[in-house]
Amino acid sequence: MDKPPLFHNLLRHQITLVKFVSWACIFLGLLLFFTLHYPHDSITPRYSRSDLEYPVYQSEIQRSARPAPDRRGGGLRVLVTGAAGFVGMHVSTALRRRGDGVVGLDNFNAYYDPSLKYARRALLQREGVYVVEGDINDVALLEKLFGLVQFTHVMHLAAQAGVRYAMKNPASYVHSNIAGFVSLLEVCKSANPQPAIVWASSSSVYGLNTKVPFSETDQTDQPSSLYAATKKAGEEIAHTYNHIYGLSLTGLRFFTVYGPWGRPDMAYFFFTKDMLRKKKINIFEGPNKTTVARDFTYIDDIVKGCLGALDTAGNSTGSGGVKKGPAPLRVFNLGNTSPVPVGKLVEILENLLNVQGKKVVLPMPANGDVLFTHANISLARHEFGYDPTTDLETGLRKFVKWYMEYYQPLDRASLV
Ligand SMILES: O=C(O)[C@H]1O[C@H](OP(=O)(O)OP(=O)(O)OC[C@H]2O[C@@H](n3ccc(=O)[nH]c3=O)[C@H](O)[C@@H]2O)[C@H](O)[C@@H](O)[C@H]1O
Repeated sequence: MDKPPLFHNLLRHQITLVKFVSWACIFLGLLLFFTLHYPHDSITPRYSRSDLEYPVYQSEIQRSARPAPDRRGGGLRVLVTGAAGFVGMHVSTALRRRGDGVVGLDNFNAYYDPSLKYARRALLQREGVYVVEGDINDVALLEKLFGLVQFTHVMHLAAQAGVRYAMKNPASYVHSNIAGFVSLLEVCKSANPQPAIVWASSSSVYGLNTKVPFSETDQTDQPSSLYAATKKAGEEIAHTYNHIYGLSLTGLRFFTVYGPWGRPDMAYFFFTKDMLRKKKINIFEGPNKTTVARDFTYIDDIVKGCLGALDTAGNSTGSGGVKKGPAPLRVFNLGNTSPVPVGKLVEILENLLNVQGKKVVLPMPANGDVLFTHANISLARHEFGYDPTTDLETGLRKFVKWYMEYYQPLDRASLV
């Protein structure tokens, strides 16, 4: 007997419903899979702490940390803190280019225009270096990174920089240069194996020292700014972690580093900007009209020094927070060995920019600045062949070229 048409209709509807439910289940299943495995906005990755939960970024970090297969001696696996900073970007690039594995970490804070930091990160991305967005005070994040990668070295460059800004925001120096350093060392000392650590100290630790050139054995107990005091504190903290936990620690006293992709808060940088805009620039002078001078050091020379320090760091001896024997504890000056008066710096910039600066000469205010810096670099030369070769005019020419390309493409033609 034939089934009635009503039955056929019901059957057809049931089949359609089953098909619909099946497809809906497949769709929801796929949606769930991608939500769990990929971040919400995978089109524009944020590289932030929460992203580290996703396998896709975990493998990106591990890939970034892997040395090139043909790297002689196996290569290093380096965590670079402050990787989107001036020195951090250059050091990360140099390490990657010679075949080492590099993972960057940076909090992209707004001390100066973060867009410059993001541009540096974009450059690093093109070099194959992954930069995680996060803070060195975030112990859970650091532990996560050390869980993903057995770092052989940490190049610790994340810091609150700038001498004069310390009077405006003292807490930021304690937060980054002291608390942040300690949180990093806590994670390093518990890591297994412990990495060797090379970190950025500063020429400013020489403070009111008058013996020149400055040698590592000179007195450094009279800092003239809170910035210098936090860097000096870092050196003492390094001593403690070396002593108790067997961490290999090397502090590098950088002398006024300058160059392409530099920091906009530094004098050579904002003098350039202000001179191009025909704004006044202040040139500080010392008591009795003495000149103020700096041992300006070009970034490429500093990078060579950083790589030399990493290569000769030796091993940490502890594991899992327990010291097994003595480990290296070192401090080196990385300067240029030829101080230049700030007035001369301005003169070079005037020539390169083809503009007459509106110079105002002022007695140096009580702002934490010192009158003079001059590095003795014989220790770094002896230990890892550090040999700065860039004079201020050559280095500033490279800086100005970069500045004009980065900020003012239309004005390039006016350069000498
Ligand atoms: O070696 C370091 O460890 C430090 O180097 C750098 O500090 P400094 O050597 O002070 O550089 P920077 O500010 O460029 O002033 C340069 C000169 O210009 C003078 N200066 C400054 C401002 C101004 O308006 N006029 C002026 O004459 C000023 O008096 C000074 O003589 C880093 O910023 C710091 O983070 C740290 O790394």
